[in-house]
Amino acid sequence: MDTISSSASLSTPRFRCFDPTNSYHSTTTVNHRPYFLTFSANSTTASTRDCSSKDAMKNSTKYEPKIITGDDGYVLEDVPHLTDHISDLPTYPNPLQDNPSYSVVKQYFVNADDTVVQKIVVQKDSLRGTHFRRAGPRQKVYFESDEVHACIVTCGGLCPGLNTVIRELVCGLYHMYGVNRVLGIEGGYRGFYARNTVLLSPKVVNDIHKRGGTILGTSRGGYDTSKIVDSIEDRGINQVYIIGGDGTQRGASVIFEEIRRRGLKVAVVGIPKTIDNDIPVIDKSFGFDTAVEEAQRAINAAHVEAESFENGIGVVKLMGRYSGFIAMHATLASRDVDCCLIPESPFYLEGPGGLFEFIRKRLKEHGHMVIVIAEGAGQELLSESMRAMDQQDASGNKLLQDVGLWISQKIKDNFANREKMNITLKYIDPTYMIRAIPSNASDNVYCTLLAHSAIHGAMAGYTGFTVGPVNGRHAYIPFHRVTERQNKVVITDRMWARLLSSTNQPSFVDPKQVIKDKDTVDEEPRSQLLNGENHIDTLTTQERV
Ligand SMILES: Nc1ncnc2c1ncn2[C@@H]1O[C@H](COP(=O)(O)OP(=O)(O)OP(=O)(O)O)[C@@H](O)[C@H]1O
Ligand SMILES: O=P(O)(O)OC[C@H]1O[C@](O)(CO)[C@@H](O)[C@@H]1O
Ligand SMILES: [Mg+2]
Repeated sequence: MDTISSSASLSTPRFRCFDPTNSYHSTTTVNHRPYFLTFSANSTTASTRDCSSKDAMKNSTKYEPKIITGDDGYVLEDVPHLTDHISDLPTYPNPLQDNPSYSVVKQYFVNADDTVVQKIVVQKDSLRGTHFRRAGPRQKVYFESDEVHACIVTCGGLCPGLNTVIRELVCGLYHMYGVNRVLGIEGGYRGFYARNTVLLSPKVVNDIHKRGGTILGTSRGGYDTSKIVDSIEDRGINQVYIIGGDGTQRGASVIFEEIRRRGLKVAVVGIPKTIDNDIPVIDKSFGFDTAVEEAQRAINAAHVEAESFENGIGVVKLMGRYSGFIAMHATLASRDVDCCLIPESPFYLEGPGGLFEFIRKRLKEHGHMVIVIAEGAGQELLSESMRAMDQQDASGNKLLQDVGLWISQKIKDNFANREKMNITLKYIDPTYMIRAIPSNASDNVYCTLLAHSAIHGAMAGYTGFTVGPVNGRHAYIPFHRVTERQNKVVITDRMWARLLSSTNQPSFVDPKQVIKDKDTVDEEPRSQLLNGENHIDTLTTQERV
């Protein structure tokens, strides 16, 4: 069977995606030869490459993205499947159909043709655009329940909800698919080869979602592809669930490549975790809402302190290495913030339109003010003044200077020392407090959906993907799409304008530069969470996994 059929009516789609897990395909891959539809950067024409031979795959070079095109500009950026590199894999009926809890579900399985569109705001003559494979259970699975040996690892910094994802992976595997061999890898990637493992059962993980952190521990650095894949192979692990941020997903992608090169029947699934919300394509990352909510406590405290003193200034530093989403959302939610500074919007202190001029004006008007600053903001100013060394953490991330301390000192130097004003400045640094807490109710639900989507994908034989909501629908996204760039606040977007209008702070941006930047934008920014139709509130009500 070919990957593309050409039936013409709309009810039977004109284009049918290749989904090896649904009934109208043969139950094994014996009768069809999987193809990659490959796509090169300077060509828009798909070409087929026969990949059914395991040996061919072993010798092949880097995995090429599976791009499948259809009518009217339809593009499916598909994810790899185990049958792409292993032929003759048997399939089994999905045990979910005999699960009493799911017996009320009208349609157990997602339609083979279901894909999720990346851009939902379109015009009459728009092309159909990029799609991702919809997440969810398939009729056929590629693993028998007692054959599955899964493992879970958490990497990178902490984030509210890590324990919930772990819990729901373990419970989901057990309750939906009857899987009872799940191994926890301790201490991040290096745990595969240098740390202990722990057996995870529904009983072990029963109430871990009420705790912050990760029961498995985490780390930065310590990534060694061959040692990790050797460990996976030696332990007979065949489903690998990797929870982590951009660095982790890059690592997961390399692990997938190596597993594919070795021709192993191992599904590699990434679950995106980042408190900074800097992973592209997905609507938002888990733990983000919880962090924004917790940040309110710090902002409230800063506000109470500031308004209780003459010329009181409260400074709150929030996380956000390269992306200011937490600061932006915490500011918008609070309404007590007078100025929000983020990495994406360079600012300056002195002179007309600068921060000091604004502080002076606000103190005169209101007698107090609150400043929220993301940790990555103004780093270029700090580097100049502090002659920063280019230090990195174990994962190669740039180590930042403490911008909160720096800006607090600069404000005191200018107003108290130079201008001899009577100011009282309180600096609050809740950075780790907002990420070390358990996830809130809505993040808990989100984490559950992520875990379930991940499990359904792995059971269906998909691999080499990250799972996440795209416009409110969970989808399987190829690794390269979430690692090729970082999601950032777009300061020419309406969301940042909303913030500027709510705080009335200067934009610090030269309008001429904005016009120039607008002309050079080549990719539409993804949803900025509260932006019009892409409103993220739709997630919990509309979501179907
Ligand atoms: N390009 C890469 N290739 C392989 N492994 C990587 C890569 N980048 C990072 N890693 C590994 O991924 C793990 C986590 O990376 P990192 O510390 O950057 O956190 P992260 O996943 O980006 O999460 P966050 O930044 O949200 O805390 C580390 O063990 C690191 O060695
Ligand atoms: O101190 P750590 O663990 O390196 O984490 C700090 C970093 O982790 C994050 O929370 C996520 O990348 C960043 O916001 C922050 O810079
Ligand atoms: Mg990162």
